[in-house]
Formats: sequence, structure tokens, C-alpha cells
Amino acid sequence: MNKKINTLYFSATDTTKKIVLGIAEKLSKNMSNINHIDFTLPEARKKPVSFTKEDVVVVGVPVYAGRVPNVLLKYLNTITGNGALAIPVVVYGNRNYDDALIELKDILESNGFKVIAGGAFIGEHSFSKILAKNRPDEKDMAIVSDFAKQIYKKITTQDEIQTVIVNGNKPYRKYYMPKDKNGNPVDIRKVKPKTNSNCIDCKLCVSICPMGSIDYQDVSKFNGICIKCGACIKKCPVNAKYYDDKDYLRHKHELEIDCIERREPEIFI
Ligand SMILES: Cc1cc2nc3c(=O)[nH]c(=O)nc-3n(C[C@H](O)[C@H](O)[C@H](O)COP(=O)(O)O)c2cc1C
Repeated sequence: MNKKINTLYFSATDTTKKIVLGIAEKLSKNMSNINHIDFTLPEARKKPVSFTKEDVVVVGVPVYAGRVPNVLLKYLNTITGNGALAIPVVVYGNRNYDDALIELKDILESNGFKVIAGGAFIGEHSFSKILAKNRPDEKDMAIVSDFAKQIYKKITTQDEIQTVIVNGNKPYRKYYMPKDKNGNPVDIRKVKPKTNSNCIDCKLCVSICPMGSIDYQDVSKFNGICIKCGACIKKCPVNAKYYDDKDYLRHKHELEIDCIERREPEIFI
């Protein structure tokens, strides 16, 4: 194919990254030619990014509350497509992707991309070590591979490449909210991880927090918001970070029970 392959993704616990890179690598003959833009860390979101008609961009975000994470909207709206082909990909933790894919597609289109395919895939849930455990797995990656083949064919055989229609509601549904035991919505936005005595002060959590919120001098302190992305919990080498908020833990437990049935990726081409 006569086009440059790019990835553009946010991935706190690497499941979105795995899907996006999987698609890009299958689309590209020469893997070292892929241009990777990982905007998981705050520094990366300060750099302006623009593409041209010669580019194909695989764009991935995790699903947060059934939508594109709202903390990423400002950054996503600074990216300019200038006619580049885009493949939006959302990765969710086996509950639902609700309106995240259609929202990401709309964002890309309004920024000058031509959206030619899209997909919703499943990754281990950020809140849990058992919900969608170890996904994406081999079966998911086989679908990734087939999806990339179909995209390749579409790009190389259609004279006027058609845009795609994806699932989702318009207007978008409200951000999904966890409920308490009486069914009332609870707001877990203020919940932050605690640090236990296992901590060896290695500062890894400081360097991987996508919000740059963990204090360097005192890693048990937060200087900004926590998006519950799971990075500091899952990547800590000594399991020093944990949540003890009862509403958060109740929601996590409820998801682990209610969303146990395996969901499969959906692709749109
Ligand atoms: C704040 C927050 C909200 C989430 N909301 C949803 C959701 O609505 N539906 C769902 O199935 N998974 C949800 N998830 C789980 C993530 O979408 C999923 O684990 C994804 O694979 C994480 O991607 P990453 O590994 O690239 O960070 C949520 C995760 C977080 C942190």
C-alpha cells in the first residue's frame, strides 16, 4: 500500500495498545516504518499532531463510562486529519462500549479524517484482575488480524474509499454511572488509591500515571485527579496500591458478577 501507517492511542494498562498495534502491524509490510504516537502520558498530549492524505491512522482509546474518556476530549480535538484515513478503535472491559465508538468516529470526522472502518474490542477491565482477564487473547488477536486484512483490501481495491457506519446512539447516552445498593447513582470520581507498607518508593507509579497526579516526593500523595485507569495498581511491582472506597469496591464486585459472560469484538468495515 502506498500510504504511511500511524498509530495514535491512549492505553493506561496496555490493552488498547495491543489491539491498535496489532492492526497497524498487519496493515504495514514493514513494521519499522510505522509511526507510533502514544498519548497516555501528559507530556505527549502537549505536542500538536497533524496528518495528511497520505496517512492511515489507527486511533485507539479505552471506553470509560460508555464513552470516549472525557479527560482526552481536549487533546483529541487538537489533532488534524487533513483528509487522512482513520480507523477508530475502542477497547472495553466486557460490560459495554455504549456510544464510545460512534463518539470517537464523530470526533475524527469533525477534525478532518475520513473514517473507513471501526472496531470495539475487549480488554481486561481496569478495575479488576478477573473481569475479561488477560484479554485481548489469541481469539481476539485472530479477529484483529482478519479486521486488518479487510481494511487493507478496502484501501487497496476501492477507487473512492467508502466511509463506514458504526453502532451507537445519537444523541449519545449519558456517561454510565455505578449505583449504590439502593440503585442510586454514585460518583466515584473523587476516589483515589491508597498506598500500603509494601511500597519501596521506586517511583514507577509517578512515571506511569496518565494524569501526572502522583507526588514524586511522597508517592502516597495525589496532586491532581485520579481517573481509576488501573495503571498504578496493576503495574506496581510490589502491589502497594489499592482502593478501599466501599462504593468503588461494590461497583467492581458487581461488574465482576454481572458482566461475566464473554463478549466478542465487533468490527465495522
Ligand atoms: C473510569 C473507567 C470507566 C470504565 N468504563 C467502562 C465501561 O463503561 N464499559 C466497559 O466495558 N469497560 C469500562 N472500563 C474498562 C476499560 O474500558 C477496559 O479495561 C480497557 O481495556 C482499558 O484499556 P487500557 O488497558 O488501554 O487502559 C472502564 C475503565 C475505567 C478506568
